[in-house]
Amino acid sequence: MIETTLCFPLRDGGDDGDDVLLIEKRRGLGEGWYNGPGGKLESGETPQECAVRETREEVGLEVRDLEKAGELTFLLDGEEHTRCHVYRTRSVTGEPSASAEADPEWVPVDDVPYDRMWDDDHLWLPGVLEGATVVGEFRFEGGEPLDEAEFVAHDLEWDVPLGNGS
Ligand SMILES: Nc1[nH]c(=O)nc2c1ncn2[C@H]1C[C@H](O)[C@@H](COP(=O)(O)OP(=O)(O)OP(=O)(O)O)O1
Repeated sequence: MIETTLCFPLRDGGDDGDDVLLIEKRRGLGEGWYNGPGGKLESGETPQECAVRETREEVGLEVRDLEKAGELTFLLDGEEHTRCHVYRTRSVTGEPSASAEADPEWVPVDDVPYDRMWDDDHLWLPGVLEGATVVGEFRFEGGEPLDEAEFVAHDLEWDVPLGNGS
């Protein structure tokens, strides 16, 4: 089982509501799709430390005061494949810059390109961007890699109290 993180930095976008910092992933799992910055935990690291590090490495932003927004489990052919700790934050400093892994872009929350993301994202990300907390389980079938498997079922529970994963 792989333990991963996703971080969704938010900013006030004026009259159009909030913007969220998304990346177009340039390599690895989910290549070519939009997502938040994030990645696998390194040894000895807490999920929150991982989310801060991955956001710095992938897009050059410093994030603080992360709020735990989700705990997602992705199953592949009935086996737990990846667990993902989801964070959001409004404490963001710096200007986003591209890296080998990610092409960053501030996107209005109302214009998130769900048709260019993982098939499960439209089920949980809108709530996360509105401030809700979610625990979810998502079933994929068809063998490795996960991003070529078929998304077949899900189970979501909203407004579950989550620790902050620090
Ligand atoms: N179904 C899904 N929906 C989603 O929104 N994000 C998912 C997902 N399944 C995995 N992820 C995310 C979690 C994590 O941030 C990321 C995993 O990508 P990683 O960067 O860890 O993988 P890579 O294969 O790119 O690893 P590296 O080679 O270490 O960069 O994909």
